[in-house]
Amino acid sequence: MTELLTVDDLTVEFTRGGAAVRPVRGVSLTVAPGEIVGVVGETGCGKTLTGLSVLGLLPPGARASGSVRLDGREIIGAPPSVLRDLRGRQVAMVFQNPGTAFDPVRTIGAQFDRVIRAHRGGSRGRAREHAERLLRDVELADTGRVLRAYPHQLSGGMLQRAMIALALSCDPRLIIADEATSALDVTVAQQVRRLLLRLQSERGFGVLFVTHNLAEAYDLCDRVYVLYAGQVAETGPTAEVFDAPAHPYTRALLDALPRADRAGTTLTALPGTVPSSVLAVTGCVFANRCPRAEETCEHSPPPPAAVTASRTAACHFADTGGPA
Ligand SMILES: Nc1ncnc2c1ncn2[C@@H]1O[C@H](COP(=O)(O)OP(=O)(O)OP(=O)(O)O)[C@@H](O)[C@H]1O
Repeated sequence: MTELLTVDDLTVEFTRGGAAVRPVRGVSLTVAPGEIVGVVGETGCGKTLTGLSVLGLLPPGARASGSVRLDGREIIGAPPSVLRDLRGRQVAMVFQNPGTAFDPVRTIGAQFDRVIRAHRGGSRGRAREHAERLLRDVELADTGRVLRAYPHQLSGGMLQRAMIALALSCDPRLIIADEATSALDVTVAQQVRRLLLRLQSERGFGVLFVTHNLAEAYDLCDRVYVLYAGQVAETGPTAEVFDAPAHPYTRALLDALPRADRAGTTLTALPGTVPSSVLAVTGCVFANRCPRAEETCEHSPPPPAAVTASRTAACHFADTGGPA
């Protein structure tokens, strides 16, 4: 299959206190047209930086290496004019906090007008009609009121719907949703997830869905990449990975989740923390927290290895059977 997005050996490096830190280290992933792909893991594991790399929007001081190709076009090292063209036309982002993603001193209508006319041209009237259509498509009823409102005058759920509408305004082939529902209460979050699923199946865009919420990834994603300390610990079809995790880190994340079939049992917390300088670790970066670690894990980093035809895990002792 021709991939929509191909990330190959992506590394993101900063210099902190005179030393190099690499929050993303050799991440490879793909998203096919129309596929919803999850990037999951604990806070600080490099999920957001991976998403921002796809938009060419890394923070100042970040150096990216490897390759990020969107529809065959390389993003790393691309000139700003190419990146501007790709953003909006090919790829758009839905952020965690729509309250800060929108400009607080301009109406929603003015922000739609600017984005739509910058990318599609045309008159103010045409842009307004297009904005109203998009707002109806994300199930916002009183479109006139929404367009006249300033961001602080809308609820979090309405703002996130408006953000999704804005992301769709230029018909992107890929949407990067970064913790898109994390700031919403559970019922509104579920409505936004259902909305995303409907829009995705109607319009056929691919989604890179960044979340720390495993239940959400299970609900939405065709495939997942589980990140640990900036590396892919495990990847595969979501149901297979979550039903029978091959990597001890994935298993530990799932054991920490409340489940109806384990009511009354104590949740298992993952002991320890991510090593402060993973660059100093010579073996597996998860070894210091891993219940299955043996001596070899201290010395030799496990490369990603096939667990099944569609799954890989970076573990010397990857589990190849048994439910979670
Ligand atoms: N601008 C920056 N300068 C230096 N280091 C940074 C910068 N941005 C991120 N980092 C480092 O990269 C790590 C990974 O950041 P990233 O935002 O990708 O994590 P994440 O997995 O998305 O976590 P979260 O869920 O908390 O957003 C951070 O813990 C931080 O150490």
